[in-house]
This record gives sequence, structure tokens and C-alpha cells, in this order.
Amino acid sequence: MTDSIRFLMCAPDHYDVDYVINPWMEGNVHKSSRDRAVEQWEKLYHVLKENAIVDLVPPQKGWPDMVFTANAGLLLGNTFVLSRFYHKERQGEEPYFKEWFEDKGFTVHELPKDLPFEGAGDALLDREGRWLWAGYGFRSELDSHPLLANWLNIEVLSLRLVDERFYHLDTCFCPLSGGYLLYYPAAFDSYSNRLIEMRVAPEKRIAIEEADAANFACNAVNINNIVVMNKVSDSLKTRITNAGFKVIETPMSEFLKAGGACKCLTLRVIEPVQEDRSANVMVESRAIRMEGHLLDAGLISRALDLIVENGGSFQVLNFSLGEQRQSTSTAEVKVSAPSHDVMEDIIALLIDLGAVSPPQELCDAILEPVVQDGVGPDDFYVSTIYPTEVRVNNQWVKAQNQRMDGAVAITETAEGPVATCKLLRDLKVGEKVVVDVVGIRTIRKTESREQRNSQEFSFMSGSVSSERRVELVVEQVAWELRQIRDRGGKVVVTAGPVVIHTGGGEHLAHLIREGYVQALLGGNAIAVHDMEQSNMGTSLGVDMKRGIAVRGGHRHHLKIINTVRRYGSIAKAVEAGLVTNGVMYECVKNNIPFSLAGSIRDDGPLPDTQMDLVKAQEEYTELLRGADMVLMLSSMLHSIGVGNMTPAGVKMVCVDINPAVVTKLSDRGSIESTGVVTDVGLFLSLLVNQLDKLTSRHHVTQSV
Ligand SMILES: NC(=O)c1ccc[n+]([C@@H]2O[C@H](COP(=O)([O-])OP(=O)(O)OC[C@H]3O[C@@H](n4cnc5c(N)ncnc54)[C@H](O)[C@@H]3O)[C@@H](O)[C@H]2O)c1
Ligand SMILES: NC(=[NH2+])NCCC[C@H](N)C(=O)O
Repeated sequence: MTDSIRFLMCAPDHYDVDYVINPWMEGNVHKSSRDRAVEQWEKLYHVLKENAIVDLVPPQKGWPDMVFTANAGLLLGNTFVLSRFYHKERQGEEPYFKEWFEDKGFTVHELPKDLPFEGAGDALLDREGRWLWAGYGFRSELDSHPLLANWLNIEVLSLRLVDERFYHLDTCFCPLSGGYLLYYPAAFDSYSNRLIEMRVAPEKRIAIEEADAANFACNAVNINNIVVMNKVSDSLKTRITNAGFKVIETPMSEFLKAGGACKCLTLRVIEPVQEDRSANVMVESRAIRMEGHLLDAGLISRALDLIVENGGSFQVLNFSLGEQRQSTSTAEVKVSAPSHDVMEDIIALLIDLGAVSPPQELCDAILEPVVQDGVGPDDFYVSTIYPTEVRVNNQWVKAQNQRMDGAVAITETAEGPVATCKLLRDLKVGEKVVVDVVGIRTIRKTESREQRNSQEFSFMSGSVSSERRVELVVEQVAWELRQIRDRGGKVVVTAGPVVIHTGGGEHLAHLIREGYVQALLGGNAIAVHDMEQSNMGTSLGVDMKRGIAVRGGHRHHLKIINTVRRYGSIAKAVEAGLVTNGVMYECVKNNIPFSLAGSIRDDGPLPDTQMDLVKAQEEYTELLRGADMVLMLSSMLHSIGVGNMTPAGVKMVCVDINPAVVTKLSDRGSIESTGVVTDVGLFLSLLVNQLDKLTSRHHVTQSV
């Protein structure tokens, strides 16, 4: 028996599965055998007693989970942090554990109300006493970690649990003596896995498979070189043995039904204490403020979900609900994250939802100089599609040229600071760039309930519409196109060769001729196949009238490329009468600017195809400037390129037969984007039909 090692246990007199608070209890209510549970508990008790001292806390009727003393609290030296249980089913255990530790002379700390922390179930000391691993995500709140660090004067490393089955840290993580660690990596998020890998050398990590994890192999009691656990696979047993430990198996089937095993049934009362330790925790907290239709637009729930999904936790500090239909609500939320990097990721996402710092915490954006042309500082703020303002010299400055995936550069001018979204390659020495995520806000339109509902109906709120709804979307797009044309607005079309292959070319040509398109973006192929069709009646060698391949037709597109190259440009080929109809013909005849961006697939290319991709991106950006609507027609490559350049506020309609492409393009979190999963030829023909109907109806109305 090792004198210095001491455990606390609680006899299973009142143990049963009475309720469901974890996935293991599901379907097991009153299904565990009392006799077998007692037998298994006794066996564990005796194994431990042979190797350590075991104290007992009296069991209490009505608190069946009190057997799991690991959850009583957390001890270090003479300090005990009492658990604050997440579920009311276990909260009644707290006073009994408190009394026991106070009686024994421990200094007992209690967490604030509503800040759950489930003791040694969720906090495990490195066996050398160097730091404390603390879990969060299900039962314990991240915000409890700074308190643990202070009370216990130790470094706390926060680990996020992501698999409900492993809801307590000790179900999937077991530090062993000699710096070894037995753990199940899939129970943690990637940030936590990186942290574990940074602190525990590869040869000391014993990562286990799901089958052993599901048998609670990590829920083991380690006493020096002994590891006591539920039954374990032979291969894992060999690995643990090879690391110098002796494995003692003891059955735990009855406790598994409540989601616990060996380690849960014990609380180590004497832990190694390192003298030269100091409090340290990487957890950061910041407050944010949100205003708008927080409840009925679902903004607040989106914000809170986003915090949790990205590894943070939150506390709603105050919430004032707008009382009238038109009035807005405000909320102040404290966000906590396990590190600065995670905090930045979360805040950047919240900024996109319109979150700002509360007035008392407002400060200027942090700027760092560009020290090499075309390279930003490491921590640069990545711009999004949303209109963005940065705070410079206590003033909000609106960023110019809003686009996603850029940096925000600040230049001082005589009129004051100017903020511009810039691609990394365009950054210049002498400029300053916004880093971190403070002093940045995005401007979200606050639509009234009615506006939102009608837009949602008409544009389906960024949703992907099914075939039977195509006609409805076509009606809406036609309506928008006509409105934009009539007020002298700008519609940019991006299109791939499928438009021509599906017979949509004549319809797109019609739209251009009728003034519905103000710029065309595409690649080599749309122009090649459009002119092939105009000149030879085929598209990629397929006869467009009969729908069959023409003998030798595969050469057609090369011939047209060759001829246009001889003329020197598409415009010259049109002027010379080589091309007499179609998409490119209408662009030339109606002075509609177009840009053809090159790609690795291109044949030829056509003389107009811009093979310098930086220049092509610039041409695209230029043609997109001031657009009211972008119609994306069956080109994943060019449509995604365009999506990246287009700020929020521009209506985007993406038509593609592949739902994944449509989802990627229309899922911009902005109300203006709509996806249509359908054949592009069919879409264009319906659209032209609808526009004709609208126009004739317009004429009729006028003449009445
Ligand atoms: N001969 C050539 O020079 C040549 C030929 C082909 C492509 N290219 C070039 O390769 C690049 C990529 O071409 P891309 O944009 O066509 O390819 P892409 O794969 O990026 O996009 C094609 C899209 O069309 C969709 N689609 C297929 N059938 C459809 C239908 N019936 N209705 C609606 N959508 C449909 C697909 O789901 C896909 O998303 C472009 O730059 C293009 O110019 C060159
Ligand atoms: N430290 C542990 N993992 N304890 C297991 C606790 C089991 C108990 N039924 C609960 O859900 O709270």
C-alpha cells in the first residue's frame, strides 16, 4: 500500500440509473443490477485498498450518481474547488461533498451560480503536477478555468470535448505517471489535439481506438505503475504494458450504464503539488454588443451557436427585447475562448453578423506596417463581403472596394485616413494593415419584418430551390432584370460553355440584345463554342438543331479558334462577317464589355482570352464594379471567382445543375443570393419567355 496516495469513494447503496443525463444512460433507466453493481464496486474498492488509502463519503438517498466521487470537486494541496453540477439531477450532491471536505479542514472554493464545473471528472492533473488539463464543452464551462488557475495557482490547459459520449474529460483522457497519456483523440477538437501534441511527446502518447474508448479504457485509475481499468483489448493492454505499467482489469458493466467506470468512482484526495508553479491560463474573454431583430431574424441564436461551434463559450450579460414589431433588440454577450487565436476566429465571425464592442470597450483598430511589397503582417484581418468600417483615430472609416479574402490597408491622406480592401499582392510598403479583430465592424442592414419576409419569399433567402420552384425564381429574376434595366442599373453575367451546349446561347444573346446585360465574364470556352455554333451550327461538334454529333465535328472549335486568331480579335471577326449571331456577336454589336479569363484547359486561346490571370482578375473586378445583380450561369470556375470579388448587397443568382456548386455560391449568409438547381438552357429559355410576357403586359397596361 502506498501511504501518500489516497482516494475518496462512495458506496453504491443508492446507486441506480434513475434518469438520463448522458448518452450511456439512454435506454438503461432501472436496467442496472444492484447486486452486480455492489459486487463490481467492492472489487474496485479492494484493488485500490491494496495500493492506496481509501476514504468513504456516506451515500445519500435520492442521489444515485453520488457514487461517482470524481465529480465531487477538484483538489490540490489543501484547496478544494467544489463542483457546480450542470444538471439539476446531480446538484443535490453538492452540500454533502462540501460538508465532507470542510470537516476534513480543506479550504473550499465555490464557483459563482450558473458557472458549471464538474470537478475531477473534467479536470485532470498532469501526474508530475506541472499543469492541469481542464475539459469543457458539455458539463463544465470554459469560464471556470481562470478561476481554477487562480484558486489552485496552476497553469490550466483547456481542452474542448466534441463527442457527446465522452462528455467528461476523464472518459477520454488519462494522464499516467512518467508523463504518459492515454487518450482518445477523436473526442477533442483539432485545436485541443494540437495542444495535447505540443505538451506530450509522441512516444508518451497512447492514443486509443474507438472500441477501447467505448469500453471506458481512458477512465482508468493510475497508482504509480498500476493502471486499473474496465476490460480492455489485448493490443491496448500490450501497449500500456510496454510503456512500463501493470494493467489490472476489473469489470464495470453496471456503472457503464450510467456513463462511468473505474476513475469516475474515485476521487484522488492527495495530488502531487509542485512548489514553483504559478497561475496561468490562456482563456480570453471579450464582450460584444449586437443590435437588430435579434430574435425574429435568428441573429442571436446564430451568434451563440457560432461561438460554441468554434470552440468558445458565452454568457449573455444583458438582453433587451424590442417591444414593438418594428423595434430592435440589443444584447451584450461575454465571449470566452481557450486562446487568442480561437478568440480572433470567433470575433471575426461575429463581426460578420454585425457584432461590435460595447461602447465602454471601443478602441481603434490595431495597425501594422507593410514591410515587404505584396505581403501582409501575419495576423492581418481577412476582409469579407460585408460593408466594413474600421476605427482609426476614434472615427469609423468605411473600407473602399469591399471584397472577401483581402486585407484592409490604411493610408493617411490630407482628408484623413482612407481604408481600402486590397489583395495581398497589391499591398505596398508604407501602407498600414489592420490586424487582430478590434476596432472593426460590419454594417448589416436592419430590415423590417415585412421586408425580410417579402424578400425571403421572393428571393428565397439564399436557399437552394428545387425543380418545382424554378419557375417561381425565374419570375422573380425576370422582374428584377426588368427593374434594373429600366432604371439604368447594371447586370453582369458570368457564363460557361454549357450555356451553349444546352441551347441557351440564343436566349443569352437575346438578353444582351434587349439590354438586360451590361457586362459578360467567362473563359475561352464560352466564346469558342458560341462562335462555333454561329459559324458552323455545332457546339463542341454537336449539331445544335438535331442534337447529334457531326462527323469530324470535334475539330470545329479548333478551326474557329484558328480563324478568329487570324482576324486578331472577336470584334474584328464580327465586323468581317465571320460571326453573325450569338452571344459574342451581340456583345460586340451592342458594345457590351466582356472579359475572358484564361485557364489551363484552354485551346488556342482566342486572341481576346487573357492568359495573365492577375490581369484577368483585374478586368473582372473592373467589370463587376457597381453591379446590381450577377447572374452566374453554369461555370463553377468563373462563378466562384466572381463570388469572391463581389461584396454583399449585390444580388447573386447562381444557376447550376450541381446542387453542391449552387450551395457553395449561394450560401454567403447574405439575403441577396439565390441558387437554382436546374439545366441552364431550360432556365434561360424560361427567363426569356417570362421577360417577353412582362414586356407585353407592360405594353398592354400602357395602352389602356
Ligand atoms: N476548348 C477550350 O478551350 C475549353 C473547353 C472547356 C473548358 N475550358 C475552360 O475551362 C474552364 C472551366 O470550364 P467551365 O467553367 O465550363 O467548367 P466548370 O467545371 O468550372 O463549370 C461547369 C459547370 O457547369 C455545370 N453544368 C453542367 N451541365 C449543366 C447543365 N446542363 N445545366 C447547368 N449547369 C450545368 C457543372 O455542374 C459545373 O458546375 C473555363 O475557363 C473554360 O473556358 C476551355
Ligand atoms: N467522472 C465521470 N465521468 N463521472 C461519471 C458520471 C456519470 C453520471 N451519470 C453523470 O452523467 O453525471
